Amino acid sequence: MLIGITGKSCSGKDFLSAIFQNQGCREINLDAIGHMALEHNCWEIVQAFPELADRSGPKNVQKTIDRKKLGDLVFRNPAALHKLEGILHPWMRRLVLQELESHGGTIHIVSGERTKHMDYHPGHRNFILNAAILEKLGLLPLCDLVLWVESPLWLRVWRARQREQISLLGFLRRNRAQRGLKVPSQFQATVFRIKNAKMRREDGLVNVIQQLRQIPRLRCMFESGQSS
Ligand SMILES: CC(C)(COP(=O)(O)OP(=O)(O)OC[C@H]1O[C@@H](n2cnc3c(N)ncnc32)[C@H](O)[C@@H]1O)[C@@H](O)C(=O)NCCC(=O)NCCS
Ligand SMILES: Nc1ncnc2c1ncn2[C@@H]1O[C@H](COP(=O)(O)OP(=O)(O)OP(=O)(O)O)[C@@H](O)[C@H]1O
Repeated sequence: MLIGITGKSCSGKDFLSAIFQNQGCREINLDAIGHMALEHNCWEIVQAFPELADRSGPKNVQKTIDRKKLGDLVFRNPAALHKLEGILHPWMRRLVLQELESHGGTIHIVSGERTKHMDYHPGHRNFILNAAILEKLGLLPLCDLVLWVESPLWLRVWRARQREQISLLGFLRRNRAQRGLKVPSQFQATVFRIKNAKMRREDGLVNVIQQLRQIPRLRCMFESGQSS
């Protein structure tokens, strides 16, 4: 089974994914793949965003991208984010599909669109696809089940500031860049909303696992009541 986990920044996707990994699932993390994509497409990105170029001159071609600087640039400018995504997303999507296929998944292509039906051989592990932009990347149809994680804005701000010392304005800019993210309306029967609104980790775990147990296809994974 392929389980998609999606939602806005600091809603708790990684938190939820860790619960599944603790049950033996394997994670494909799109944030991490995005960082790999930046390294692989470094030259093209420096060309597309001359603002990132090293002031010491064009001969010193950067081997890595300053992600904070790039994030600051694209989260305040939708056109710049669109340009970045145009470079990275095809590469990221390809990598995810290769990864799934290398683990026994068969992706059926129907009228030019990659669609549902990941066939795994018996005994194969369950997979987690952890991505804020699951829908935007066109990966939603591959998932057997999608979990939309949600938390109130104030709590997401608080978590972000605890996690990465981001400024309030910086987080609000990132949040604005994610305003198009919403509970996927496609494939409604397989999309479930998970509320992750507790402040304390222990309370959050109990509460989230309770909600996961209500989902028929996940019940057996969580019925014994273990937590991470
Ligand atoms: C903008 C970049 C340079 C910022 O890097 P940085 O290390 O500072 O932040 P990080 O990658 O941890 O992301 C921070 C938050 O922004 C969100 N985010 C990142 N890219 C996007 C995007 N294209 N659209 C919406 N949200 C995004 C992430 O999901 C996360 O919640 C980097 O995120 C990037 O290259 N993004 C484009 C690739 C992408 O779409 N990745 C998201 C995969 S879910
Ligand atoms: N229920 C919870 N209780 C306590 N802490 C939590 C809870 N959920 C998430 N957190 C913490 O909040 C922070 C953000 O959560 P997490 O990294 O899971 O969000 P995310 O949706 O993956 O964010 P991003 O998309 O920005 O990477 C983390 O430090 C995480 O440990």
